[in-house]
Amino acid sequence: MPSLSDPVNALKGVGEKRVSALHQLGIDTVGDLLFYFPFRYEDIRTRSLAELGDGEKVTLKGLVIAPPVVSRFGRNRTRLNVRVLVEDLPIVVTFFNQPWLKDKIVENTEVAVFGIWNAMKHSMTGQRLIAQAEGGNAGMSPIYSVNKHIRQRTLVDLIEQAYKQYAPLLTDVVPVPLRRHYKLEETATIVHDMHFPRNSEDARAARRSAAFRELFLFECRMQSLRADNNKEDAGLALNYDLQAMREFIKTLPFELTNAQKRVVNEIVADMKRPHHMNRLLQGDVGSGKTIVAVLALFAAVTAGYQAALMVPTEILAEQHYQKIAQLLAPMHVSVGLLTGSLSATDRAKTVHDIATGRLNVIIGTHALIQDTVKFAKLGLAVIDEQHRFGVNQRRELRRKGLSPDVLMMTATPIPRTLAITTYGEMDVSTIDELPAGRHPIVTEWLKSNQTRQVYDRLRSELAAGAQAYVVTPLIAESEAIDLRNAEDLYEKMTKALPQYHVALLHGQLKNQDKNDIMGAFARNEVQVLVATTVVEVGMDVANANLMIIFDADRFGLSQLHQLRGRVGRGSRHAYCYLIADPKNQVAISRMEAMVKTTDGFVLAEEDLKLRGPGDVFGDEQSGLPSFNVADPVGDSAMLDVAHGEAGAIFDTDPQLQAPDHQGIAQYLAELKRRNQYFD
Ligand SMILES: Nc1ncnc2c1ncn2[C@@H]1O[C@H](COP(=O)(O)OP(=O)(O)OP(=O)(O)O)[C@@H](O)[C@H]1O
Repeated sequence: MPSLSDPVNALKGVGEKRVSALHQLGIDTVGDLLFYFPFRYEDIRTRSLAELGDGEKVTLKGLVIAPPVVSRFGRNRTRLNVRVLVEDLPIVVTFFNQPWLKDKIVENTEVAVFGIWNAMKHSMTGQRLIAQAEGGNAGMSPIYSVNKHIRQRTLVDLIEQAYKQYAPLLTDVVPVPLRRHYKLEETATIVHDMHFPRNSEDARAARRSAAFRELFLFECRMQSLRADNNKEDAGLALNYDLQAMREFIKTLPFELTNAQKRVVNEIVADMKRPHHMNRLLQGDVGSGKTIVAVLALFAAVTAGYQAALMVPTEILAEQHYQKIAQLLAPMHVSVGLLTGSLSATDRAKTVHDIATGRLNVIIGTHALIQDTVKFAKLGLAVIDEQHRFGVNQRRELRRKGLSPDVLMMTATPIPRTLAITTYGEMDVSTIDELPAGRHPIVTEWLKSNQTRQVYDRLRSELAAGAQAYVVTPLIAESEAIDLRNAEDLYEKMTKALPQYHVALLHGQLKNQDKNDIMGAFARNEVQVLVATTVVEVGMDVANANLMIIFDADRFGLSQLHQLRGRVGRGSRHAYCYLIADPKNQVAISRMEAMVKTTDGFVLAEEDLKLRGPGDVFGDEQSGLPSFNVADPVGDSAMLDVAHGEAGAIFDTDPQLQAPDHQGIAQYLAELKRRNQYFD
């Protein structure tokens, strides 16, 4: 029995090569193919000669008045000429390097040709023949993204073939009441009109329904993942010791902010429940997430479990380790560090201590999720800067233990719309308050010929006993040039400030050297730290109050905000100077946004507007889902609706038993069958 999950080679003309070409486009089944939608359409309505301008792309229709002639030229190149009578005017159409078209063009029949019109010569450079079914005055030709192993035409043919045979099998997933309420098309109509629209209105309507369908299915998957997490028997109930927590809090060097207290309560209450915790902790730079994480780690330990903290870099692991070991020392918690650069003996010992349970808290990089590492009793995994970890790595860590509770931390504030799409399956705790006594960071944007006042400020702050970061960007294409930039700047600073210690920190240093330099800066043995972006994550030196960023227009907004967040972490007045001569409007807007606000959530929204969602986190590991049709930013209103409606369905019918919800149930089952449920 045919089914939409049939592999693509169920179609005629699909052999091994095409299977792999299609696979590269993400198409494995006939269903995938039918839902592989064009990203735009070309207007191929036939037009009359009178209205054509020179060089326009058009479709002309006419009678073939002489047999086509193919001639060769150059090496392996061909030219096909054919004379066509269009509105009583004989014109010559030339196709380059498509000799096979000869058989498709027959004298005394009608053809429709899409190409570029040459008004002077009354001729056309043909790009393709429009099949009569698709052509006539129907007008819209879909354009698909393809790769070099498969041509547009082939894809169109396959889609037509698939549509003819399989269209009756297309079923609906968006429940009827929703479809009615939001005036959405049925799946069969969506698929038809996306591929074969009669006009642009059809195409637009189909796109709207297709986008909703896609967002709705995504939200359903999030709801379902969430429901799985919430199953009573899926997780651990960590019965933490409240008294011990209170004692620990008394030892802290500061009073927790109200926001910190609130999120700690949310987190430990969640840990205590027997379901699987899957929670995101977000807060602006410097809002004090680390201590919240430490309290969660400690809570797990008081419940008799081990707890792990996984961070993206060795430097950060080291820093956290120092700090956390110190904080937990009075509570007699043993803390260990596991990174890739441990010596074999140290590593073996640490791995052993993790396996026997001698270590209560383990801090590390992704060395933590290697196969050789076995935890005695892992109850909680905290993952810092989680967008740098792929989804799979997160799951890997989860599998390490008895399905430990998971707390993710991110310092990149996520605008609400994106939080819904990316972390839809998680609960979110937000620290929305900075510790008391912080002054807003004064931010100024200066042109590169205005640096005098920056140096004046640098001198006066250093004289007052403060420290400074000086950052120059890393431009990935050329590490050598980057390094030279940083070295030049370092020399300049050293000369300009002979009475202070200046140090240079860059990515090519050995980890040990980086650590030493950071340590020296933290102890105020170094006053000026010239650095490439290595300082971006995690540096926490309260005495540093000046951040100078050269070529600031090279950085994205969230990076600039991260960098600026390195200062203003203590009670000194802090300053951030952005030195940049931006050339384009987007870069100018970024500088202006930085000057205008220090609120990371506001900046994140701004960033999204300026750059689009893929760029906010900078790389493909952003963890952001990619949609085929929908655009989480442009369609954010629709996303909100899809989120609400999917939530309502899972609230009222978590088992998806209602007849209207069978489409969703089948969709989820199919994802699980194909192992695509999680990622
Ligand atoms: N309640 C508080 N009162 C005073 N200082 C605090 C408080 N909580 C945290 N701090 C201090 O504020 C600084 C920033 O805290 P922390 O490093 O946890 O921030 P963060 O949220 O992780 O920031 P980032 O993401 O920028 O690294 C640290 O020096 C920390 O000791």
